[in-house]
This record gives sequence, structure tokens and C-alpha cells, in this order.
Amino acid sequence: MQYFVSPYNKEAKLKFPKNITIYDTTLRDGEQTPDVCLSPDEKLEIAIELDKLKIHQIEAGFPIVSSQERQAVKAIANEGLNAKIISLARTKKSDIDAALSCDVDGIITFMGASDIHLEHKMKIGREKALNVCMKAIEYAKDHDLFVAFSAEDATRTDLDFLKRLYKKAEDYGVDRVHIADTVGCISPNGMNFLVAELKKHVKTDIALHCHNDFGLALANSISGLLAGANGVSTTVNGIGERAGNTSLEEIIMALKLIYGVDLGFKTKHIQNVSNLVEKYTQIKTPPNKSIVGRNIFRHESGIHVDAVIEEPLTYEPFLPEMVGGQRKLVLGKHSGCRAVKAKLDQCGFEVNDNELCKIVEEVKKNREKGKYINDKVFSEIVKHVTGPFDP
Ligand SMILES: CC(=O)SCCNC(=O)CCNC(=O)[C@H](O)C(C)(C)COP(=O)(O)OP(=O)(O)OC[C@H]1O[C@@H](n2cnc3c(N)ncnc32)[C@H](O)[C@@H]1OP(=O)(O)O
Ligand SMILES: O=C(O)CCC(=O)C(=O)O
Repeated sequence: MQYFVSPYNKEAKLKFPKNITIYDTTLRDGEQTPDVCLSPDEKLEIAIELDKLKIHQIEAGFPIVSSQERQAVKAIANEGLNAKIISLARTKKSDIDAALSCDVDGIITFMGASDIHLEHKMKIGREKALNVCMKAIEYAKDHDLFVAFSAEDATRTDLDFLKRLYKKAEDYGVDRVHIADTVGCISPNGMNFLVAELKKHVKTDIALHCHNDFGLALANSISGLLAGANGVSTTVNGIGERAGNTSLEEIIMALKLIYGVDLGFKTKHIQNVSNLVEKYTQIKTPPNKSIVGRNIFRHESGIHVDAVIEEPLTYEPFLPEMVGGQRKLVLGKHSGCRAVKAKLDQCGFEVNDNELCKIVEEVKKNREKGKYINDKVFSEIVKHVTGPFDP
């Protein structure tokens, strides 16, 4: 058995759409994390890793940003990857032309649709905004692009206006509409309501771009899928503007193991992609980050280690191999005899029960004095308790 999750998950009769598309925006929204700047080579390497994972679409960048950005997006678009390559464009001809110059398969064209965005950023009214958006969609469709239209700040946009925008976008032949929860401010129930409402008015595919300002990006994405959306935007390690976006690894594994929806991802590549993104973005992944954090398969507590040695699924919902991770047993203040014995066995040392108890005591004492129990410290403890040995 590779995983063991709650059997009660199945009792909730949930219905997900048949075909769910994950479009990953690590290389665009992820790169918008303050201080991050990826080189074209780094972007290409990350795109190749995402492709190995069998990602459906890669949002490779925002071509109008710079000539180096165009170079990067173009290189990714021409790499022959299986994933569809898309890029971001404002509702401006110049932005769409920049995307076209990069040979992408499609674009996400966006416009802030809420009154606060229209008034303070766009400085135009709703009618003008609607016309500008349709012109952009028309222009991109005329150039045979896959076109997604994103209503930025959709979750704070007047519902009637949002319905009109998406309906009109549908009439203009858009391939997908995006609900962008730009400042991560909707609840899972709010998202469920919004998607259900919009589905009464548009037949086009609906994707969700959720931010994590309240830690709800994953829940909001799943809630939206359950209401009938069939696309989700993600980033590796959940990076992105402010609190970041829905994390790719979390949604893949939650859908697969918690909800029983296997999207065919090669999950054993997950840790690799995560490490690569951490390395190039220099954003340290928190140790407790779900799925890919350093502590996800590390155990120190004696009671846990004792059980994990017998059967890892006692204290792990799934095995590290599933995501290309590794289990590690750590010695410290919370260690018990079983953990220390396992370490001694690994080092090839035989001790009697009395010595084992003393070693456990010394491990705790040393850690409480501030020392990490690495191999060197452990050897010194064993030496101190049993006399000299040859490691
Ligand atoms: C929610 C999101 O994540 S949206 C993506 C955000 N990403 C980025 O901004 C990263 C890259 N950005 C950049 O490199 C630059 O901001 C550029 C190249 C896009 C634009 O640079 P500049 O021309 O110097 O504009 P500046 O950054 O000062 O302001 C943004 C402009 O875009 C306009 N704008 C914003 N959204 C849209 C839109 N959907 N359609 C048309 N114009 C838009 C703003 O109104 C503003 O226009 P103004 O210059 O006439 O005032
Ligand atoms: O809808 C999208 O895919 C992009 C929108 C976006 O980046 C945002 O609103 O935060």
C-alpha cells in the first residue's frame, strides 16, 4: 500500500468535472514574487521539468515585460514540449503582438474587472472596459491563438457585470474564462456560489486562479472544481504574488489521494521540480510545506519512529517514493530506544540494554544543551557510554 487516507472521504458523494486542466504559472505569477528574476536558461529548465511531470499547460511568462522575457518564452515555446505553452497579455495589441512573436500556443488576456480596479487603475468605465476586452479577444482569435480571458479581481467584481463580460467573451469565441481571486479574498463557499452562478450563464470552460492570502487557495480551487470549473492555475511550491498561489504539488496530490481524481501526473518528479524552483528562485521552501517541505517525511518523536519503522503509513498519509521524496529518522530530545537502536544498527554497533538506555538519555541531554545529534555527536555519545570504537 502506498497511501492510506481517511475512508470517510469517499462517503461524501462529490462530483468533479471529467477533464481538469492544470495550467502552471510558476514562470509568470511565480516569477512575480518580489526579488525573483529567472534567466531564460533557468526558465527553460523548469519548463522541461514541468513537462516531465506531464503538466497540461505552462504559462511561460509575460512577453511584453522585456526582450529577455520574450527570448525565454520563445525558447520554451519552441522546445517541443508536450505541454501547451501560453503567456500573459494585457488587453493591448502590443502585448498580444509580443506573445505572437514568441510562437506561443495561446494567451491569457486580462483586465481588472472590479470597480476598484476600473476606477483606480484602468480609469475607464465598465462599458469601455468590456469593449477593450472584446477587441483583444477578437484580435487574438484572428491570429489563431488559444485565448483565455481573465477577469482580474473577479471575486470582487459586480456579478451582473462579470456575467456580461464572460458571456460576451464566449460570443467572441474565447476558449476559457478565468475567475481570478487576485487578492485571495474569497471563501470556499463563496467560490462554489460564484462558479455555480456563472455556469448558469456561460458554457465555456472556467478556470480558477487563486491566491493564498488567507491560506485558502487550495480549498478555493477544489471548491470551484466541485461547482463545475475545470481548470486550475498553480505554482510550484505555491510561490507568487504576496502569499502566493495554489500550490501545484498540493492540488495534484490532494486530488489524487484525498479525492480519488488522478490527472495522470508523474508524481515521482514532484520533489525534483520543487527543488529546482527553490534553487533558481532562491525562495526557501518552508520545512513544513505540504508535500515537498524538508520535514514532511522526517520523524523525531520516539512514539512515531517506533511505529514508522514497523509501518510508515502509521504516521505518513503516503510514502515519500510517490513524490520522489525520502524518509529520514532524526535523533533529538524526543527520541526513544527504538530510534536510537535503529541508528546503532545502521552504524553497525551492538550495545546491551543498559547501554542503550544511557545512550538515549545522553541523546536527549545533548540536544537540550543545544547540540544537533548529527553522526559526529552521536558517535561521541556512543563512545562516551560504551568506550572507544571504530566507526
Ligand atoms: C494580477 C497580475 O498579476 S497582472 C500581471 C502583473 N505583472 C506585472 O506587472 C509584471 C510585469 N510588468 C511590467 O514589466 C510593466 O509593468 C509593463 C511592461 C507591463 C508595463 O510597463 P509600463 O508601460 O511602464 O506601465 P506601468 O507599469 O507604469 O503601469 C501599468 C500600465 O498597464 C495598464 N494596464 C493594466 N492592466 C491593463 C489591461 N488589462 N489592459 C490594458 N492596460 C492595462 C495600467 O493602466 C497602466 O497604464 P498606464 O501606463 O497608461 O498608466
Ligand atoms: O487568471 C489568470 O490566470 C491570471 C490573473 C492573475 O494573475 C491575477 O489576477 O492574480
